[in-house]
Amino acid sequence: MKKIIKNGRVVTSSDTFEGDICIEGERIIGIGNGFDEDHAEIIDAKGLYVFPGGIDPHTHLEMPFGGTVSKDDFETGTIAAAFGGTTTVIDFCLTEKGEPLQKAINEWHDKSSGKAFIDYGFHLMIGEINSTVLNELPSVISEEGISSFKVFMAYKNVFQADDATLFQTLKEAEKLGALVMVHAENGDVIEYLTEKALKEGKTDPIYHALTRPPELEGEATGRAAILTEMANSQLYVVHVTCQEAVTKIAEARRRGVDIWGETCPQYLVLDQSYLEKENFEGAKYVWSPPLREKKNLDYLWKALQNGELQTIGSDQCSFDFKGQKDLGLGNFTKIPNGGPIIEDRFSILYSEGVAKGRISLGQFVDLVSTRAAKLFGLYPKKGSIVVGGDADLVLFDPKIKRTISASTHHMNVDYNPFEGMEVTGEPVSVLSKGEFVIRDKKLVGKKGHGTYIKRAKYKESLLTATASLHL
Ligand SMILES: NC(=O)NCCC(=O)O
Ligand SMILES: [Zn+2]
Ligand SMILES: [Zn+2]
Repeated sequence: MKKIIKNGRVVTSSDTFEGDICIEGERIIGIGNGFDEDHAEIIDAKGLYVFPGGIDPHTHLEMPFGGTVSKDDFETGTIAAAFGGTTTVIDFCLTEKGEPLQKAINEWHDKSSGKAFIDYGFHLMIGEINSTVLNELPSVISEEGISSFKVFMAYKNVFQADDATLFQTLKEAEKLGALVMVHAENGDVIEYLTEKALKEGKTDPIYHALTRPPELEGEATGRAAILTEMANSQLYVVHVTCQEAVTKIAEARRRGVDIWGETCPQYLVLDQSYLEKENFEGAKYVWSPPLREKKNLDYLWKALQNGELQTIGSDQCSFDFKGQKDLGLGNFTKIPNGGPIIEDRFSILYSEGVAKGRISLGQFVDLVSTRAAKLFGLYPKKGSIVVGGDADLVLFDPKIKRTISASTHHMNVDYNPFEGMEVTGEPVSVLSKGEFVIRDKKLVGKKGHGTYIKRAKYKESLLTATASLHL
């Protein structure tokens, strides 16, 4: 049945207007007004914004990590994402050295197929480069539609790859049309600093931050930018946290390097002092790179305002405080790294960004949806409101005031890092491919409605601006 969303204030990254949206099946078939309402379901969006569905380019659902597995899987994680206004996630498929890439991809299909409530794709981790990997990469793009490769520069002896691997991955990505993503911290020096801290009896959560200083994020970011320049390739730096890293990205962009930067809500609203909370509560805020000193929060907001950072990922990687985070009681290096962010990404950016006058409505949509769609081969199918695009839409009430809490969130974990935070605005209904997933703040979607999305190559996904042209 046709649906018409009427009287809403439609907001895209470039336009804001009063208008109606006509939906047939999974697609938007009309934007404007005066649509024939016969045999149509009318949805009144009066007083609401109609946003494109959020796209979260950075999730770790049901991820084996730190001797345990992240608590939200493709069912609970995508339900929580939908409640929070996100209609597409791109999850990191972790590969194992010596194993075929396809083995990992199949494992990720097995853990997601038939479980998701919203659409999803995969990034592929590259831990080594050898003839086997090189032979597989073309079909990873052409058959699996995976157009982004992740290289970890940290987590020594776990995920970390060496610089030669990063450089070869960049060169292959340029040939194949893939975007390389990095976790940019100097993993070797971090390893040294963590071992030294433990020897000195420094075991509390705060030492997670003190052994991963911003200088080591800035150094790795700068190194990755230079390797990208040498390889004439393209780079996306995930979870940027500090001035040291932003300046390296901005300098490279000014040199014309095709480099993009992502930050996450936790780095915009929480600071390093949270890691000093009593009774091991600081463990709730242990993720990498770590929370930074307060001055970085304003610096990151300025980078979003001036275009030096272009996207917002959640870095969803949730662990219970009791039973998982407490694996690191007495030894901070055993605290599983990550937090439950997927549900609050969209609302925190609206509330702390738009409602507090830091960013415009258009910048907000670009940050939480459109830019990620363009960089990761989803645009214009997703990431905007266009005729022919998927009817992935968020009906958002900007007047609602609420308090974030684990007692009301939908993530499958026993705490929320933003507990008690007052936010303005809330998604009230969310559609994925023309079907309600959330309606009047109730889950009405179906398990398995979300399907795997094959993504276009980098730069083939329409209008991907080169770094030097668009801030
Ligand atoms: N961020 C974090 O601490 N955990 C998830 C894996 C990663 O992104 O480094
Ligand atoms: Zn990371
Ligand atoms: Zn991550």
